Amino acid sequence: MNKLEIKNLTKSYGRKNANNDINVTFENGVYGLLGPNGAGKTTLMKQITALIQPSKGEIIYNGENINDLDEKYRSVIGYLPQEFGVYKSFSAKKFLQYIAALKGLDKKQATKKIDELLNLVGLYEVRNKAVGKFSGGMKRRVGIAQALLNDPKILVLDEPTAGLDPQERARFRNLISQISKDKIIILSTHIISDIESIAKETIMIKNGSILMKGAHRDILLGMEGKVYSIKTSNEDEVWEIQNNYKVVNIQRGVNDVELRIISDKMPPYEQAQGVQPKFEDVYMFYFDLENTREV
Ligand SMILES: Nc1ncnc2c1ncn2[C@@H]1O[C@H](COP(=O)(O)OP(=O)(O)OP(=O)(O)O)[C@@H](O)[C@H]1O
Repeated sequence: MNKLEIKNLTKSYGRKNANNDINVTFENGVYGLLGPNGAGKTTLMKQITALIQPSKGEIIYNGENINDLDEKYRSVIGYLPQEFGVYKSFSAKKFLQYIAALKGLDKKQATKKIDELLNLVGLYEVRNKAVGKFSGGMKRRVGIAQALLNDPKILVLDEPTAGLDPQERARFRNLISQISKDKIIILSTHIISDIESIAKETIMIKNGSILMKGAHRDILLGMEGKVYSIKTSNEDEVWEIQNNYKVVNIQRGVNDVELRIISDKMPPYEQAQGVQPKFEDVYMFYFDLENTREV
């Protein structure tokens, strides 16, 4: 069994709640934690990794409170923090040996595991090169490898794709899918495409609370009838639509402009037609347009 239950979790800093009455259950598979900056993703991840104590509520792992499990619980956690620092002069292999020692792993077992992980993250060939010379994507892969050293049952990755180019992001998604069979993987991001194809469930957080959670199919079903496309060659209309609707996307063609909008009812334009919702529309509906696109 591998089940993590978050019950009524709240973290207060003075009068501010960094998160507020969070309830969610995780089982094996990938979960995406989606929300804008300051939504409360890191706070939730630090509570899950037992780095900070909740002000209220509890976390139950396989039926037991994680505070009672203490070290036993920490030994099943793998964590890649948002600000992941590496010793630049260390080689990838030496860095992993160092972290393995900090985690108290047996040296012989660690040596075998490190080779295995270097292969898994595609860094075996460059294992003796200084990490300082690695690209952002390669450093993140070292970060994932260190989080996997203790064969965690719960892997928590805080914005693991920040700063990665699209190719590195795709590689990262493949890696996560590959290792997700026997683990709970919780991955935070504000970039939809990171989780669209790999997360079995997405949890959308805003202002410390869960706005919506569920499988993508179900979340998308909830958006049916709310997404429209309008084609027009009239610039005044483009202006009017932008002022009156949540516009997800604008595509300028040679002779006309196509706007993708969110609306509760059919917009009163001749060329308006309902379209299949995409995850980008969901984000737009629940949050704002900022931060939705890959950069
Ligand atoms: N130690 C702290 N003291 C006071 N306020 C805090 C503390 N940690 C977090 N907060 C506040 O709690 C809220 C949630 O922060 P959190 O870092 O969890 O958000 P986030 O979704 O991870 O954002 P980001 O993507 O920017 O990291 C923010 O308003 C933040 O300012």
